[in-house]
Amino acid sequence: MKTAKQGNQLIVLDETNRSSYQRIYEDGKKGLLECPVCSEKVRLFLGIEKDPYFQHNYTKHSNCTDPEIEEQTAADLIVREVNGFRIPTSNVITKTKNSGTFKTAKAVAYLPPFISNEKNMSTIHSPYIKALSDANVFLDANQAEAVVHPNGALLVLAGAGSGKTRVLTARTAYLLTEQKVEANRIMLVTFTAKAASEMKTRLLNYPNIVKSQINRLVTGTFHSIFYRILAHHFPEKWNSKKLLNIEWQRRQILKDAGREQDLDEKEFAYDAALQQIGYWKSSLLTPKQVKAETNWDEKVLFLYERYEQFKRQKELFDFDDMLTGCYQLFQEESDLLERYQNRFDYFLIDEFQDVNKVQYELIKMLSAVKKNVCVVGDDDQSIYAFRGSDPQYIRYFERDFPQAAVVHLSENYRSSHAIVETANKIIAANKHRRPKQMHAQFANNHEPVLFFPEDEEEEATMIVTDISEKIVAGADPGDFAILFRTNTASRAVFERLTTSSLPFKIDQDIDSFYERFIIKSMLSFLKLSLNEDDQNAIANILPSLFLKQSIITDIKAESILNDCTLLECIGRIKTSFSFQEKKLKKVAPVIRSVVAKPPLAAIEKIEKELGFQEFLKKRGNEGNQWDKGSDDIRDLKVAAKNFTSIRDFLDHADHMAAMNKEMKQQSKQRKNAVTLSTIHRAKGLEYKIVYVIGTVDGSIPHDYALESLRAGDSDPLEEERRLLYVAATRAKEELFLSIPQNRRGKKANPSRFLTSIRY
Ligand SMILES: Nc1ncnc2c1ncn2[C@@H]1O[C@H](COP(=O)(O)OP(=O)(O)OP(=O)(O)O)[C@@H](O)[C@H]1O
Repeated sequence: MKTAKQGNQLIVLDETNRSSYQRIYEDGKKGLLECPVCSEKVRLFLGIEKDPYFQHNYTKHSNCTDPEIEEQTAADLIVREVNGFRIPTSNVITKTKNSGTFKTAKAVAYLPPFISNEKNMSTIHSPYIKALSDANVFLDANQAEAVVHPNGALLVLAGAGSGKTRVLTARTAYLLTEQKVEANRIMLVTFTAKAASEMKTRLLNYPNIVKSQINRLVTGTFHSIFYRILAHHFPEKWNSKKLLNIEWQRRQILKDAGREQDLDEKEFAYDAALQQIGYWKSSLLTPKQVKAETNWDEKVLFLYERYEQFKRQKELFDFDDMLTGCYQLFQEESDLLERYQNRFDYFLIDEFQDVNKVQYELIKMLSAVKKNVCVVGDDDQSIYAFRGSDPQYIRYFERDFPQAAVVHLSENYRSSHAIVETANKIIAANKHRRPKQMHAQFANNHEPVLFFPEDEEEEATMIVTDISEKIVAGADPGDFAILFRTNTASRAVFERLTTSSLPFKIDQDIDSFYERFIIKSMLSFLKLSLNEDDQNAIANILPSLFLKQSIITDIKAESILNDCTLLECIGRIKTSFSFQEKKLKKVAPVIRSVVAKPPLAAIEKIEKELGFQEFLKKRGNEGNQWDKGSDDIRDLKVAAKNFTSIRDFLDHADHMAAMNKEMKQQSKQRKNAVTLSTIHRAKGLEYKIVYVIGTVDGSIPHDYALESLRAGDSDPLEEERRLLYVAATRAKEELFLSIPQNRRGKKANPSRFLTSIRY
């Protein structure tokens, strides 16, 4: 049904402005829409696999049908029925009255046919492989070859979903049970603690493995293993009480140092500075060895020196020191190094494409004598360059272990044929990679789907609607993952899930969008329009007015002496610059003038008249290439669009910030829930159904990669393509790529990575 009534107005969907769909959807949820035929409540269906239409809230009781929709579905949409869902095929032509208003979802087309190539399991006549298959752990010939590989270096190179983790687990079991290696002589390194614990759990299902063996395995992340070594030898120095692991404490050290350089406490991008310091440390660069190339580098280098000095004085250490400390120790004490070289017989390393310099050097040092080192990795999944990882280490491995056997795995056991082929096509465009072509083991009727929401808000609605529909049809919430490039991109989908009844979980490091520095600053202007004496809000707007925090005492004193509001006092501040004083005088009148405006108009006015853009530009120059303040404001405007009053919008922001905290708590316990995750965090994981949001230029690839490209560096762009590859290959059965038509209030272009597929 394409028409609905709102009061006396008739809404004809195909003749309605496309950007109003989300508002109509919200109105429907509020019960403001009616069926023009039977007057029952209706709401707008805004999903993926069907074009928008009005549906009766209580379809069971409604005898009302609309010939228009039936006619359209029958004649105009070329759809395929799969499991009760109608999926538009690639050549859908939608002949609505107002053609082009809604862009129908499309399936990826022209994929090669699926040809089953069942692997010959008997190529390796090993009783162990047979025993594994009796225990339901199947290995193909190449996997088996890696598992029973004799001593020496081994490089397992493989694409996504090819069973690398399975190989590593099976090889560990093989060493324990067949080669009778003592468990504590095996070092098994994983990328996350969770991966280590999962491997241990899986090992328990392998034949003849006992729990005590698993407990004695030296396993965990690089950090946990090497920290244990340090703590064992120098328990005083490496006592966990001395670990600097709280982010705000680390930031505070930098902020204290930054004062010496006159860096603004609130404004300078200290998070990015901490990341940069971590990058230098994992690249084994001491402050003396860093060559600062930019103004930003120079500032951060200064902070790095001070940060290290502070730790030395207070005898503290951070996570990076666990690795650099061990590296230094082994370099300085050759006896100790030798002991560890003899202490371990085998090294097994997962996710090798993401090792960084210090990790690589540590493994090289330790395995130098026995050379029994097995690494598994996929250069197409190297996504941690900002932490110093580099797929080049795979090449270095071949150089440093020239006798290494190389095993290639090219069967994908995770994803359907259509997903594997789509991912193959996407990644093939990278120039710096080892060519490989993955083969799927099964096909289904779900070609990856591209869908075209109007903007981020509608994107969130469409995804949540689609998930709800699939859950009603029998899917489990745990089957779904919604993946995004950066945390900020998850705002709308978080909000939509929060107001749905769907259980979902988020990463612990996803902070609320409304807690971001720039957002808080802009929202504080709005808060002051409602309460001119809001002290926190005054403190939050100071950086954007180029005022130091210390001025707050003067503002308060002025307010008491002259009996005026804190906001008014801003206009009385004396600085030595007349242009600045002139601007400060405008603050109160501008804020007062926005009180009755809708939040979007208020934000635009503040931005324009109080020089907010100037402030953002200055901030943009502070070297933080990932998060730009101006992008935050654009995101905020998208969020504000659906609110008519400042108070409602501020209440919404407070509510969402509180929900973020609560959801993080709940997420720790939640098992069967929709996963909301960055692509980075989803590495190594798999889900039946995956939605990738914001598959547009600027998001994936991220703006900073496009800027690098313009400056002549294509490496970041290749890493972004790998990110999309990782995201796509997390899906087992269904993959949805969202292409919002507008992003951050501007027209968006489909990700350039999609040019290699046809739809
Ligand atoms: N020989 C096999 N037969 C059947 N299923 C397999 C086989 N090998 C692996 N699998 C399954 O395929 C999926 C992917 O395996 P695994 O996670 O080990 O791959 P991976 O190469 O580590 O993946 P990625 O690098 O993409 O995270 C898992 O569900 C695993 O159980």
